[in-house]
Amino acid sequence: MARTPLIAGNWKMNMNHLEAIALVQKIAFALPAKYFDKVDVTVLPPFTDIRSVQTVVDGDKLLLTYGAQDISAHDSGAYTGEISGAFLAKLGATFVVVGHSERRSMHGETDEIVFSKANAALRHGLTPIVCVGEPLEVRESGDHVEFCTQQTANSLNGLSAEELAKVVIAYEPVWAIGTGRVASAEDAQEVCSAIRAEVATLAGTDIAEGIRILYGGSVSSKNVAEIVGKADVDGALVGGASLKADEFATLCAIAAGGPLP
Ligand SMILES: O=C[C@H](O)COP(=O)(O)O
Repeated sequence: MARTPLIAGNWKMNMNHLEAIALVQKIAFALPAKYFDKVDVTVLPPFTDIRSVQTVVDGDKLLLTYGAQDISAHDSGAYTGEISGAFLAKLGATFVVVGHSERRSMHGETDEIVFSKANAALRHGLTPIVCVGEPLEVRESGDHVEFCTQQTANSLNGLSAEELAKVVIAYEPVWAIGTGRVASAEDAQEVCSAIRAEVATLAGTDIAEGIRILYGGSVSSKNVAEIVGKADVDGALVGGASLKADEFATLCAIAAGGPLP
């Protein structure tokens, strides 16, 4: 089954709302409409930027979408500092990252919490990008495939097949995030194909063949072609390289199969 590649730019805690407007405009200028037939492009700014990004995207009728980096498991109430999926939906968000390794490690997010957040996203019509990935010591012990498939199962088991069909999964080996140490395309393919097999176990082959599985970890315009060229890698969750408009646009164009902008 042909799956349209998805390139998602996770800005992390970078860019204020004025810088966000400028970055989105530059990306849109550098990536003409023709590429959007072959690649889906989304940006994931900090919460405080989303309203500004929405205004630019709607006002200029841009073809890229936008989303958020986290979501509350709850819909409303006494949850100081949290952001409801209802608010994100109202802002026109399409995607929301759930269970990024930085939230798992720095904010104690367990698979159970990740599952609740994925559910919250789906409840509000948002597409969760559910992140899994092994730390360095697991990779070195050779247990990375089992670790990631288990994390996938624990984070998604309980969703119906119909819900699972709407999820995007991102494989992000922790040791490759922000380190410049990119996993090889073969490493990415090994784990992404095992994750797809796990989804088949949870929801059947048809759903597994349809869902998008991204790779994330030091992706740039230099390595994206090889990575998304692998059979089970359907795009990338990009951190650092998504903060530079020309680099991000080039990366998206390569994922679209070219030509370079
Ligand atoms: O969400 C994105 C990833 O954590 C990858 O970040 P990076 O491209 O800076 O390594």
